[in-house]
Amino acid sequence: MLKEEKVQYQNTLSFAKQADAEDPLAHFREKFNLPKDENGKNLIYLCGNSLGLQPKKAREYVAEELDNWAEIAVEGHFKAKVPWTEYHEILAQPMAEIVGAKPGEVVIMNTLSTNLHLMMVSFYRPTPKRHKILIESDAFPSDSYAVKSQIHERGYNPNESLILWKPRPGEDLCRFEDLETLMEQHGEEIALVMIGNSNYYTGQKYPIKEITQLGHKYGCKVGFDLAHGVGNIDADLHDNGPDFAVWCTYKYLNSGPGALGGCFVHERHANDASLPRFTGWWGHKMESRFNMRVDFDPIPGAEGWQLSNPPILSMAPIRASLEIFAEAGFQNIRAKSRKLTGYLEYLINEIDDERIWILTPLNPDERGCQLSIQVKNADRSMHDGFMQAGIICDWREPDVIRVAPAPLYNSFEDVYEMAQRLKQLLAKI
Ligand SMILES: Cc1ncc(COP(=O)(O)O)c(C=O)c1O
Ligand SMILES: Nc1ccccc1C(=O)C[C@H](N)C(=O)O
Repeated sequence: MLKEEKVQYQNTLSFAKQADAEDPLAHFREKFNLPKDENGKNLIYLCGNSLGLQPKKAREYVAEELDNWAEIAVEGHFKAKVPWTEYHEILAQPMAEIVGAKPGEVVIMNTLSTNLHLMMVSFYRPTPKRHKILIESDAFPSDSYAVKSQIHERGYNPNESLILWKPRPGEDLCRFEDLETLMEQHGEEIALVMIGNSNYYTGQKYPIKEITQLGHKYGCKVGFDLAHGVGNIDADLHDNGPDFAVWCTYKYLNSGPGALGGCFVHERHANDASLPRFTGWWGHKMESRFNMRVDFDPIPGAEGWQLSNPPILSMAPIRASLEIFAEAGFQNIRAKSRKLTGYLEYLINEIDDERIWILTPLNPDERGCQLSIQVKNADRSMHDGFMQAGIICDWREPDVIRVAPAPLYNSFEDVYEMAQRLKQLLAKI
């Protein structure tokens, strides 16, 4: 039943259980700690779009570094099993696989908003003729604050220099043809196109390749915030060619609250010494980093944007998470995700209630795993109802439930149960 791309779904528990029995990735659920209620019963966790679950190995890897610190202290930088000076390097390869990049194009460092600022220092170079930034209208607030502050800091006015790509009146999703029109009108004035992908609210995935080509056609730099994309959509960053991308690792990458972020700088910028950047000693070439009294000589590629020596205790859970991704294979994860979210979509449509509709695109190529369900006349109490029923999903004002079945630890049965609870809660409002 699961081997076909066109799955014939059924609205029964037995179908869901059978789909789980045939799911080649089902056993990966065992590698995570599932949250439990006060009676020790597993909760149904559909909130990986906010915070992914803890890989069981995370504790072991964090403990390994605590032991190193206790036992060999400063020697850990060079003599730990994974020397601390090289720790970020063992993360780069598997991370690059997930975002479709070359290892030299990816680095794990800082946090998302910080990395976005660092990238804008390098790739937002406003001039009087070309000083605008284009973002999607309902960008995540942090992205919007970051771009506005950058515009302001460079001496321009966000009211004049920020262009919003909006859905048409009465529509929820942004259309690519409207982006083309905006670029025709303003392309020569735009310094940077910066898009959050997929959108945190609607779950809409935007076409990275097409947006990049469009931006580059008009001479703009193009960057993506993959907070909701990394580990969830095929980003193919190298081939698709954006100038940079940034992301966090605490959502689909299951690396813990506030975990370090990731950053992609396309290979074409790897050795561009003319590119301005904020610098710190960890971006300096390893061979001479400890010579101390030398001028800054950046490591080619994304690593050259590092500032500080990284927090090893925060990197350890990322190591645990990326091992799981490498073992499962990202394409297998995507294949399951399409089926799992497709099943959720099918079950929601089966409810057949005019008060709910799915904001997220119905085409699986235009979304990741999240479905955003708009509920007419509902308020936060609906979300509370889910929590009381043992289902963890999230609510975004004014009226949207976001549900994200994560293919590494969610089952078809989880999705089936979620739809049953939704039906019951709708009966009460
Ligand atoms: C799209 C997007 N951008 C930015 C952020 C903020 O990230 P951070 O707090 O890690 O800087 C988030 C999530 O919190 C997000 O979803
Ligand atoms: N990191 C967090 C800390 C506290 C509360 C929420 C978050 C989120 O990540 C929210 C998420 N970015 C969202 O798309 O809503």
